[in-house]
Amino acid sequence: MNNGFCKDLNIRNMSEKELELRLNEIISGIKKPDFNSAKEMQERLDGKIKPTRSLGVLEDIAVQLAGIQRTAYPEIKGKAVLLMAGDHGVVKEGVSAAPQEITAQLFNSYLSGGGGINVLTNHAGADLVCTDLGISRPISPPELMANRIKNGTDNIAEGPAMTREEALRSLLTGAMVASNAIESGKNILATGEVGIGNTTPSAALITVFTGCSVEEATGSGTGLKNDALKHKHEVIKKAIKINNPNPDDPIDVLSKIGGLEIAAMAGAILEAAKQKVPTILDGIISSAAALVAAKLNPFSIEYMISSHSSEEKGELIALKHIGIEPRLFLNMRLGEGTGAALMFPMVEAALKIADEMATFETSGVSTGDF
Ligand SMILES: O=C(O)c1ccc[n+]([C@@H]2O[C@H](COP(=O)([O-])O)[C@@H](O)[C@H]2O)c1
Ligand SMILES: Cc1cc2nc[nH]c2cc1C
Repeated sequence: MNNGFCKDLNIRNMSEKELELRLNEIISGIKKPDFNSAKEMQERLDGKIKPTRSLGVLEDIAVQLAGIQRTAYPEIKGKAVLLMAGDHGVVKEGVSAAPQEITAQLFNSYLSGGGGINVLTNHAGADLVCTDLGISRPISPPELMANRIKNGTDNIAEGPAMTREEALRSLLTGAMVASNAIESGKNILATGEVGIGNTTPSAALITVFTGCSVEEATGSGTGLKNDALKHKHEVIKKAIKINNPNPDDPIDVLSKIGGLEIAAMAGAILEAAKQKVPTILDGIISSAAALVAAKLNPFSIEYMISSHSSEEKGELIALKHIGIEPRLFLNMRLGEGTGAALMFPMVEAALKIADEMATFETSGVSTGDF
């Protein structure tokens, strides 16, 4: 375990204009993956003793990694889940089955190693980096709050979640966390989060960015039922109506109806893509962040690897809109990055196939029309 307070890139002291410029540098630094390396990887895989494309998604992942790392011989050197935490003013409206104080309590549990995400990152041999972007109450020691932008978002049913400047600061803080992880040797990242209420802004973002209905994007989160779920729909509709975000300006949408931890995950995805590092997505909140990243630069999509299909149905709509499919069907809806962590071994397996499986040429197995 690790925590996300890290090398200060002076994000705190930057003006809105400087933040916007810095974000634009990241966005414009994202290049398309290398087609030739991807093609060469597919040729390597086609030489293995198997019917063509019979390893399905494993082949897709190996090919994707080759394009991203710009070599037909990609390697995984270090893995980390970047867990971003933030609270949500909209919980006042009764949109979550859980009370707000749980966010801080869960964050402490991850720091002491007891969360589901601790178990699954340990299982995968990955690091966990926890960053407080906006928990609503103090956490200890105080250094852990060094990256906090504010004590939770404002209530989106009454006005914007945050200012544009706060959204930019959150995005760049996420980018900084990703950059530090990469500098410390990680070359595959995953997004994770905690934040009571965060399925509400996620559903709002998915509604606005994809054009689906609020009902389609919204699920029961931590466990809302019947009338409470209908009330959540009404709150999200109200939030979209009163904030009237401009879908052509992703930062406007993010700042008005998003979340601090959602912004940080989007920033991490973009920075990783700029540095030619893939990011594994988790559930609905990660997918909402991925939509923000995709709207800011569609090339970033090629650096995203999906993991599980969350029980929170808006995730599928977000992923479909981006053009990627979930790979694991486990009926999960915990968040934290737990589904993403389970994808690390799959990615490693894909590269092992490329490196260790015998070829028709060397094994004595005859080739044929298969
Ligand atoms: O990842 C998911 O798809 C997911 C689905 C439902 C709930 N969650 C987690 O539950 C919290 C949000 O649920 P809620 O009902 O408070 O909006 C937050 O801490 C998420 O990590 C996560
Ligand atoms: C309520 C609750 C919400 C969560 N979100 C992520 N992990 C969680 C664990 C609990 C217990």
